[in-house]
Amino acid sequence: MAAWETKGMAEALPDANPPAGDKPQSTSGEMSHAPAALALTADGKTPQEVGWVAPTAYNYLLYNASGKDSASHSAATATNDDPDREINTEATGYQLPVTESYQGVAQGEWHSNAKVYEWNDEYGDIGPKFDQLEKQLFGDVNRVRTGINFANISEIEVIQEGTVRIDPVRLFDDAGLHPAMLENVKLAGYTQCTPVQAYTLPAILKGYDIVACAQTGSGKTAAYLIPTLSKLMGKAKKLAAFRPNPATFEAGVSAAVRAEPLILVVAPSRELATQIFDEARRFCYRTMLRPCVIYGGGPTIDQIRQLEKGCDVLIATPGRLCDFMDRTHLLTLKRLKYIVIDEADELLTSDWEQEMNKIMSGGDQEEGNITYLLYSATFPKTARDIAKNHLAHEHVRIRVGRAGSSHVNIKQDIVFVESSLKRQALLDLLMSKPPARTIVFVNSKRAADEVDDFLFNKGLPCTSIHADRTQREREDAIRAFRSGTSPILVATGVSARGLDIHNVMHVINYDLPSTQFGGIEEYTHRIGRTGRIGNLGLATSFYNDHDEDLGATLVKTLLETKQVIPDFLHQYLPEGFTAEGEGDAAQLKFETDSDFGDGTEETAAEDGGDPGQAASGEAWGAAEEPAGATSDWGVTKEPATDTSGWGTTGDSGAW
Ligand SMILES: Nc1ncnc2c1ncn2[C@@H]1O[C@H](COP(=O)(O)OP(=O)(O)OP(=O)(O)O)[C@@H](O)[C@H]1O
Repeated sequence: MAAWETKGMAEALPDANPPAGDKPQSTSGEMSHAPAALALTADGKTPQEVGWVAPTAYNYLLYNASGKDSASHSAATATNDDPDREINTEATGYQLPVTESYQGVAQGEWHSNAKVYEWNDEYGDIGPKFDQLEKQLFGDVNRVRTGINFANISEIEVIQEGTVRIDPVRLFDDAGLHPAMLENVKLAGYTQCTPVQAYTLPAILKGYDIVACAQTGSGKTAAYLIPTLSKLMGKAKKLAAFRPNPATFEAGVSAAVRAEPLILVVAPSRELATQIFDEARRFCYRTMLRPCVIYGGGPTIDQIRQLEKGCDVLIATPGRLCDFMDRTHLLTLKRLKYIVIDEADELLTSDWEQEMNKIMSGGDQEEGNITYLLYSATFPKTARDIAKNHLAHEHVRIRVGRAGSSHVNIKQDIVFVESSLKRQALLDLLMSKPPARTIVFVNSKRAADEVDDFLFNKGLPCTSIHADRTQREREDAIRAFRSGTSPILVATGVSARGLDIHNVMHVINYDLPSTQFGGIEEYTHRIGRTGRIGNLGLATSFYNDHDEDLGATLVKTLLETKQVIPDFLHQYLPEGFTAEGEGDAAQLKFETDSDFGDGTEETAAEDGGDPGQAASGEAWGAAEEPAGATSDWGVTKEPATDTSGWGTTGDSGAW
């Protein structure tokens, strides 16, 4: 068997769509004799014969040209009844092929122009339904649906830290949501809250600042969007700034307004910002709350056109936001009620210090009026230290599982592959398994281009994304991957954070993220692109001597979810653990544990939930006070001293 050959992968891809006929054979060893052109399996099958769709070439010249006059794509006059918007070719003189669409955004369109519900001042409390728009927002077959292990994500221990305790809510029906929001939650297909939602929903509705750390794919976006939007829905008419009536608005003719959002969501990547915007478009449906997204690389003029129609929920990447904050005639933060920092640990680092400083406290917002909500799947100490400066003294800290832990629904394989053999190993891996949506992570832009070219020339349907690509290319690549036209995406870490894409069955770390590329936190975020919201997934990582700095933490991460430890990593096995992954996971010591507790933490299993229920794998979430609990749930508790490193003394201001 070749060094890179893995075991048990086919079983880990239960939802993959295997080609008709026999399962493809492993091709290790034989591939070097294959013709230079197409990849072939051991029995001579091409990628298409084993079931991969044919690769689609991307016309860089054509699509990049389309970015030159992006204003022509403006949706300034779109209404709720429009059929799928056509690209306006008159102004530019070229015809864009509109092939793939995701939630109503076709290739060739900017995501910032995606259709939102256009409120008419004549509507009552809740606007009428619009079938076309509803179908686009909620009906897309490519949206992520809960998987067979949804119950698993509800079994994870929830720890409350800090000064405040919250009674969790189990069902959205019981959460006291605005009727329009409840309808939208139902249209989205959500009934049961995930743990992070169960705690932070009531906490936000009660008005607390929040720090929440929960595993990848556990519904953090909805955990902050649903309660913030719901809370504002009843008061929108009073709180929201004046805006022109969309029913009569004409771009360039009607008076434009300055955007005065009530909610600001900051996300570190453009891809994540547009994805959050999609979620906001869904949850704002049939209400007057108007979401907008601004991000670098996209056409500023289009984004301005959207803002000047009014904006209540602004989703933004930091750079573009700071840029717009300087243009006070376009945007003011003075009405802000909520600032949400998604992927907070990424944004609360020195890399973003200048921008985040300005956003958190340097705008014209009234600091005392703002609720801060910080969410992430990982939370190293440096980020926690910075976060504490912005939180009110009485805030809610929720941790679902260990901060930075990976999910049991993800099978993690580590295979030894020398650097010079990685391409071949990748090809063999892709050809030997049932075709499935796959993300291949590399550590450099150059590697992304090279691996993409290599796979494409071998007949595999791939696309790639990295920071040197134009925004047009980035949006098209994600759309092609989402729609399945290019089910293999080669990516650098830029796109790791937060991407939520239907049915990603396999994540391959072609390069492991060594410390300089984000280390184990980056690993957790990358593999978390699969196994989301109760679905199963597989993560395969190529390891060699260059990755030794990751060895020890990687082994602990694997042991935490009882993964098999390959022999070349046995040297890192802590005492008391076997190579089969057996051992007491509670004994594993991680850096992120070290200062998390402050002596006031309580776990749902111990105090708030029902341990028996959780252990038996049934649906979790104690909506009622558990029998026998002596708890002070819902009661504010002051710790005598704060030893956590989080701090509870919330001195406001810049870090
Ligand atoms: N209560 C729920 N029931 C069913 N599906 C849900 C629920 N909450 C969220 N989802 C879906 O789960 C998926 C993952 O959610 P989301 O992207 O918010 O995860 P996340 O925790 O932010 O992940 P990451 O840390 O990777 O950013 C989304 O497709 C979302 O629509």
